Amino acid sequence: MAEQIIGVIGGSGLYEMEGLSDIRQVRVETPFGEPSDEFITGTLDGVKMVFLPRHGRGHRFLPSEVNFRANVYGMKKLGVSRIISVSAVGSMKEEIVPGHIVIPDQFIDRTNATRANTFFGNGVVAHVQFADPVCAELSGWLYEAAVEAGATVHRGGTYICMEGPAFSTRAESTMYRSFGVSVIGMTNIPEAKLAREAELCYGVIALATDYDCWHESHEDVSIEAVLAIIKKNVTTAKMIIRNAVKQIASERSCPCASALQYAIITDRRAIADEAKERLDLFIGKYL
Ligand SMILES: CSC[C@H]1O[C@H](OP(=O)(O)O)[C@H](O)[C@@H]1O
Ligand SMILES: Nc1ncnc2[nH]cnc12
Repeated sequence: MAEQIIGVIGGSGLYEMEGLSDIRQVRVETPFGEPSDEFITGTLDGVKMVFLPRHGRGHRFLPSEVNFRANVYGMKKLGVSRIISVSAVGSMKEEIVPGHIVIPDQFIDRTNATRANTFFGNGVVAHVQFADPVCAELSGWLYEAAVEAGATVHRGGTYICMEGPAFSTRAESTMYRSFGVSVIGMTNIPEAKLAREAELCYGVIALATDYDCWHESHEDVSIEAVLAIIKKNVTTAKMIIRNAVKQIASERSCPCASALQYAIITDRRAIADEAKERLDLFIGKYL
């Protein structure tokens, strides 16, 4: 039985993971360029972990600049099978109060296609299923872990992913609310798509930091307010990860592990050696 390794991608305000032992800093080379930073490997209560700050240490990359492909590729290369994303989000519903946790189960993509969100192309075509964009099993563990941590947590909900970096206009915010979404952020869509293509489970701990700009009796979102809420709640986020890691089964019985099995449409004989090499980590077992 292969030992499981859990990946954590830390978002705004979460640039390191405390409590790891046997820590190493690992630089990973990928065919898709440079990841956001060096990966931190270690163990948390006996479970192997890999941590990466999404925007780099020092928060150097815009959401549109993050090399999501290199980040997810690096996780896969280091043997990760499940990714926990920690993300700051704006609340789009009255009942999701800043400080609450949401475990989203759906996404709407409002990014504008400048971000590379597939490993495929350049000679290999694949279409993975994405109807259920997060791993239900992993999300269930995250929910239980958040309850155990004493957080107020909302199970399920739609995360709308905007391009940014400017926050939404009031008209956009009102329109998104009319879609019925729960939270808004700028990062999770490319990550979730790439994780699915890489056959990795993906689950999100979304930390509501503000009411965006739609709420009449709350201030419009600002970085100052976002960081103040994160600072107050980062310990909860870390506790949720710690609780979840204890529960996560080592074997995977979810469909994420075989997402590519029927997704590659390109005739195997038409795939060039260069493409086989570039995508070997993902498609090698299907060729
Ligand atoms: C710092 S507020 C906007 C910023 O925060 C969120 O990032 P992440 O998902 O990495 O926590 C949001 O998506 C924006 O990138
Ligand atoms: N209101 C908001 N819009 C987009 N991303 C966010 N991240 C945190 N709050 C946000």
